[in-house]
Formats: sequence, structure tokens, C-alpha cells
Amino acid sequence: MPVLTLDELREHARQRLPGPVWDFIEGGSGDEHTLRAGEAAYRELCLRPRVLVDVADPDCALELLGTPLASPFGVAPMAYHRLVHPQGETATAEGTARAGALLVVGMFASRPLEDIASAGGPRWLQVYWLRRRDALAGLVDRAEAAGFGALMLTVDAPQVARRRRDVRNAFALPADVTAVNLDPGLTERTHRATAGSSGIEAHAREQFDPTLTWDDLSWLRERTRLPLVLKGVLTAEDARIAVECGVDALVVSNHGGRQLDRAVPALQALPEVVASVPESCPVLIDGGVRSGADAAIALALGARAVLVGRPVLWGLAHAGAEGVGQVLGLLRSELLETMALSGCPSLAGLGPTAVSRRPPLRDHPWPPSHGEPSRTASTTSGGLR
Ligand SMILES: Cc1cc2nc3c(=O)[nH]c(=O)nc-3n(C[C@H](O)[C@H](O)[C@H](O)COP(=O)(O)O)c2cc1C
Ligand SMILES: CC(C)CC(=O)C(=O)O
Repeated sequence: MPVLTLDELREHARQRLPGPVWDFIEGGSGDEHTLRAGEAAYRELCLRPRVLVDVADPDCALELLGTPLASPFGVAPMAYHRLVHPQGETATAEGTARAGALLVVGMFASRPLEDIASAGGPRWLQVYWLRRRDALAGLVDRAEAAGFGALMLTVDAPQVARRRRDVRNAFALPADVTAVNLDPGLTERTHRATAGSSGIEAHAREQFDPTLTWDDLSWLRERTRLPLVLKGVLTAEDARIAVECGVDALVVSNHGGRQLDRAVPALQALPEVVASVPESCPVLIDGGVRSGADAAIALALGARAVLVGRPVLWGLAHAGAEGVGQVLGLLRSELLETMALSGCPSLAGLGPTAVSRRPPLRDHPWPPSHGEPSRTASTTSGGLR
């Protein structure tokens, strides 16, 4: 039976993975409020389809920071793919390359960068700011040598948030899953949970540098010729500073609800970030994208591309490279269908007027007063406000 929805893949993955690994992937921080709100934000919006437009040949290819992509989808950086499949990131890279999507490899990848690069698809590297600046520098040099197209610095994790599922499960990495691109001394702590802390949280508290400020960015900016992308920006204020600091692109993200609980949903933050940066600074988004229609909504509100996290791990757990290809292929075909049925055959045609906020039910007078101007005309007829 072919897999028709991401939810089906999720269920296959849930059945296959050990409970604590499933919880590590699916879980969020705190009360998981932001985790739930991230997906729900997409359900609050609707598409405003236009009709009688030639949609015989919808096209969703694009170029992002010089990287050509078959669709505006990328794999969000995620640690330790070998937790869900023995081939880990090399299988993810194969599936992503076949789909012509972007792969953002995590600093805590469980396969060597050079092996991942051999799949040949478009790839960027994500890093955290470690106390050991030499380890960060070494990775940047390797990424350049291995043909990575950009460097993404995650800035929403001065420390890793408490994720209660992981604390309850005393989650720690199995001995055969490690961040192989870093010196073993740096990652040894991930294998040991202690009372009240998962191995991952304890490791990050030791290794992540919480003193990082905007002033430090110049070190990284000068260290690499690669475009620099900041991941984890949620406000217009920070977006403006990032551009002043020479950042080339932004990812609007709350880390999939895994860092600050009660942080604003990424979709809600997107318009203010887009409005505060120049056109030359692409804005990406991640968190809660579960269908091509979700992606269409984010693109209409100004995202240049959409990163997808957990669903890619569901596909990887289910069927390795093939499963990753299924996830990205499904999203691309759903997006193309949404574009065709909305009367938007090109990404350029997807703008804010393609989206409308779903008005609360009480705003629909019933029975309708035909001929009377609708009380809700302003919310239903002019796109998103
Ligand atoms: C298992 C897992 C590991 C992650 N590891 C990282 C990481 O190493 N670096 C990072 O910047 N974000 C990491 N993230 C966050 C993702 O990049 C992304 O922001 C989030 O998963 C997007 O939400 P989604 O899963 O709803 O698509 C991780 C997410 C998950 C689920
Ligand atoms: C190793 C972790 C810090 C990876 C991460 O960012 C996450 O689990 O969300």
C-alpha cells in the first residue's frame, strides 16, 4: 500500500521506534504548548483560491543563496539520525538528493560530513556556538572543503531546554550513536543521564556557550566565505540586527517547540520578520509544517522556503532513504496541487492575498442577510491582515 499521508508514516515510525527515542523526537519543552501551537497556527488560516488562471504547468523550483532546488523544501537540521535508522544521515542525504530538496546537516550528525556529502545533493551545515571555539572552526573548514553551500548558526539554544519526556525516560544516547564529527571528549556526556537531566540536556549545558552575543558573530562571519544563516529568530528587532551584522538569510523558528515553551508560533512571527529585512535576505521557516497546503500558506506569507523536521525522521525510520524521498515527494506534489487549485502556478504568484484568517464562527451571521454588507467583509475579502 503506498503511503498517502505524513500521518501514516508517523504511525509506522511510532510502531518501529523504542519509546524513549520516539519521545526524544516527538517531544517538546515545558508543557509542550509551543509544540502544539506551531502546528495549530497553520489550521487557523485558509487559502483564497483564484479561478480561471492557466495552471497547466505549476512550477515550484527556485534558487536559494545560490543553491538550485527542485522545490522550496529542506530538511531541518536534526541531531543523531542514527537513532532511527542504521545508515543515519547518509540515507537522509540520498533521499533528499533524489527529491532535489535541501539538506541541512546538523552539527550533531551521527555520520561523517564527507560521507553525507557524497550523496551529492544541495547541503548546508548547521552549527551551535560551542565553548570550544576550535571545534566549531574545524567543522566550518571541513564543511567548506566538502562542498557545503551555507552555514546555519542556531541561536535559540544558549542552553537546551528541559524536555520532561526525556527527563522521565532518563534519555541518553546508546553507545553506538555519537556525534562523530566532533572530538569524542566533547560528546561523551550525551551517553549518561542523571537524576533530573537527560544526557542531551546535560551535555549541552557543558558544551554550549551561553555568553554568545551579536558582537561575536563577526568572528564566524570573517571565518567563512560561505553565506551565513541564523536559525531561531522570531522578532523584527532581531531580524534587523541580524541584517546589520551581515547575516545572509534567516530561519523563523522556535526549534519545533523544543526550546522556549510559550514562544510565539513561527507562522505568527513570519510576517513581521519578512517585513523588516530587505528582499535580498531570504527568510525561511520551520515548525509544524505537515502538508503541501501548510507550505503554501508559509510561502504566501513571505517564506522563501520551508524546512521540515520530524516528518523526515518518520520517513527515515520507516524506509531509510526511500522513506525520506516519500516525505519530500509527497510534500512537493501536495504543494504543486495546492498551487494549481489556488490559481497560483508560480511561487512568485503566491502572496499574502492567497491567505485568509479563518473568522470565528460567531462572525458568520445566520441566516445570512443577503444584500446587507457583511460585518466581516474586511476579514474575508482582502487577504490576511
Ligand atoms: C530530533 C530532533 C533533533 C533536532 N536537532 C536539532 C539540531 O541539532 N540543531 C537545530 O538547530 N535544530 C534541531 N532540531 C530542531 C529542528 O531543526 C527544527 O527546528 C524543528 O524540528 C522543526 O519543527 P518540525 O519538527 O515540527 O518540522 C531538532 C529537532 C528534532 C525533532
Ligand atoms: C543535541 C540537541 C541539542 C539537538 C537539538 O537541538 C534538539 O534536540 O532539539
